[in-house]
Amino acid sequence: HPGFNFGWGGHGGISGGYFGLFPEFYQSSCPQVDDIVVSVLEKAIAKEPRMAASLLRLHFHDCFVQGCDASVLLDDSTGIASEKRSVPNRNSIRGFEVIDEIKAKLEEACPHTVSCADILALAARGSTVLSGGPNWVLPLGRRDSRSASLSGANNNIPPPNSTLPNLVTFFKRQGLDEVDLVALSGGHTIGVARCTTFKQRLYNQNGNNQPDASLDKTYYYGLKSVCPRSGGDNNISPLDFASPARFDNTYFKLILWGKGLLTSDEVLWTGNDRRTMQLVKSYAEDEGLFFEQFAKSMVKMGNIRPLTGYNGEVRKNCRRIN
Ligand code: HEM
Ligand SMILES: [Ca+2]
Ligand SMILES: [Ca+2]
Repeated sequence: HPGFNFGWGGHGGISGGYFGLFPEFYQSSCPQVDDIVVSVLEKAIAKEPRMAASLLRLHFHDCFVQGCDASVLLDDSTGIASEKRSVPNRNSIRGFEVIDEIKAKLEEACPHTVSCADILALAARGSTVLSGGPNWVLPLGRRDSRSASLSGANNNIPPPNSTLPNLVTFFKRQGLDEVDLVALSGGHTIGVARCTTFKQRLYNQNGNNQPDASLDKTYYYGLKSVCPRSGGDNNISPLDFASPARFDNTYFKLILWGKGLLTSDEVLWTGNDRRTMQLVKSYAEDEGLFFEQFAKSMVKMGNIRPLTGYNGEVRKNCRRIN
C-alpha cells in the first residue's frame, strides 16, 4: 500500500526518520490532496489575506516543538496540556478553523489518510504560493503525535526580543543553521505582530528607558502611535509594512533601513555577525535568491523529527488524538 510507508522510517537509524518522507506519499491514496488544500486556502485567504501568514506560522510553531507532528493542533484534554496555552502561542496563533475545514474535506475525499502534520506543511506551502512566494517539492508522510508539549512550546520557540546568538542557538537545536535562520525569518514578509511583542524596543530596550537605537526615527514615531507605553498590548502592526500581504523580499530591505519590527528581525543585520549581515543584504538585493533559499529551508524545517511508519497515528480530528 503506497499510502503507508512501511519499511522507510521507524528503524531508528537516521535521526528522526528523515527518509520516511517523500513527495509522492499520497499519489495513490489521495491524489487530490493538494488541490483540496489549495481550494480551501484560496477561499480563506481571499476572505482574509492575513490567514496565509497565520498558517505559515502554525507549521513553524508545530515543527519547533516535538517535530512536525501536529502537536500544536491538540486542544486540552485528559493527559494533554495544549501548546495553545504556551506564552508564544496564547492570544497569538490562529488558523485552526481553516485546518479543520481542510481536514473535514480530506476525510470526505480520502478517509483516514492525510495526517494533520502533512496538512500543516501543505497549508504553509500553499499559503506561501498564494501570497506570491516560491513553490517547492514537499516531502510528505508525517504522522500525528499522540501528545503535546506545553513546556516544549514555552522553551523552544524563540522570543521576539532574542539576541542574535540566542536565535542561532534556538535554530541549531532544531538542526537549522544561520542560513535557515535568515531565510526563514523572511516569513515575516507577511503578517502582523501585537504591540506587546515589540513594545520593549520602543520604550526600554536596554533597561535604560531608551528606545532601540537601531530603529529608524520616522518608523519609531509611527510605531509609538500604534503601541503606547502603557496599554494597547493587542494593537497590531505589520511585520513588513511595505507589503504585509505579499510574499516578497521587502522584509529584508526594511531591515537594512532600520525598519524591522521585532528585535529578532533587526538583529539579523545589527547583531555583529558577518554571515547573517551578508545574507540579509543578498536577500534584499536578490529576491530570487531569497525565494530559492526559503524553499530549501522550509523543506528542512518540515523534516524536523517527523513521526513515520508505525509511529504516531493519522488523526481523524486534528484537535484530538484518536
Ligand atoms: C526567528 C525567530 C522568530 C521569532 C522570534 C518570531 C516571532 C514572531 C512574533 C513575536 C510574531 C507576532 C506574534 C503575535 O504578535 O502574536 C510573529 C509572527 C509571525 N511569524 Fe514569526 N518568529 C520567528 C520566526 C518565524 C519563522 C521561521 C516563520 C515561518 C517561516 C515565521 C512566521 C511568522 C508569520 C507569518 C507571522 C505573522 C502571523 C500572523 O499574522 O498571524 N516566524 N513571529
Ligand atoms: Ca510539533
Ligand atoms: Ca511582504
